[in-house]
Amino acid sequence: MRKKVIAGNWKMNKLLNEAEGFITDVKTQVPSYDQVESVVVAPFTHLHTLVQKAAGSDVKIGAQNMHFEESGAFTGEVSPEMLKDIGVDYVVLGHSERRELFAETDESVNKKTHAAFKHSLVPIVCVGETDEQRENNQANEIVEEQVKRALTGLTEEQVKQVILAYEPIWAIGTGKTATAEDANAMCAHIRSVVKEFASEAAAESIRIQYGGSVKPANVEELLAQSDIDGALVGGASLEANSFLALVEAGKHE
Ligand SMILES: O=C(CO)COP(=O)(O)O
Repeated sequence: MRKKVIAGNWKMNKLLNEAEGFITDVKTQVPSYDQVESVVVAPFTHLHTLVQKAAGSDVKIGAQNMHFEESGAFTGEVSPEMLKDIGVDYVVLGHSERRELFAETDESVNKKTHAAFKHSLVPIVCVGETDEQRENNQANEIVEEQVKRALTGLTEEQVKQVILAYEPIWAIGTGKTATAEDANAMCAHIRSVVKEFASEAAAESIRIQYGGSVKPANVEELLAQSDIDGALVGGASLEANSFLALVEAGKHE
């Protein structure tokens, strides 16, 4: 059985003292890491402090982006090695906001995915279609292309460890969630793409999250679907109680 992974993507929110307070509130209450992976994906400026604050607990810390190069003349960028050096475990790559607002491409996402493995970071790779693409019946094809391009050149073992996050762009921050059936249909499609692209074993192991207006009220139905292995949550991950309700829903006995 695939272990569920619930990740709270804070985006550009919270000052450091608020972020520290959040970890204090959740760290003794999250279920054990064996039952569900709980990840807080925070802004760069908070990562070092949060890793220390969460040390010894079952909360893991992730970054929202990184560069693929190890070091050099890349003003304003943060390298994979820098993240690993301070104890970060996960990194979100190719979020639609970065694709749309900061020129992230399938090619850079692929390079970053390779770089994540080089530095033992778990990549959470985001894919998803726009409203218009869904209207035009292109959603499957668009997502398939994003998945294949992100995974290009990885070994089968690496593919198994990737976390893919299916986030339809029209559902992000809009309160419009995909129905559990539609979300599951796309996650199942992604799994079949991975099977064809890598192997059946990789498709069975890879975790596929759904993201887009997930909240405590709808998370259980989403997580009950056969091909949804977790959630990547924005707005509803900002409050400790709400985050705890989300991870509780991902717990297996
Ligand atoms: O983009 C998201 C998570 O990465 C989803 O955001 P919301 O949960 O606020 O819709």
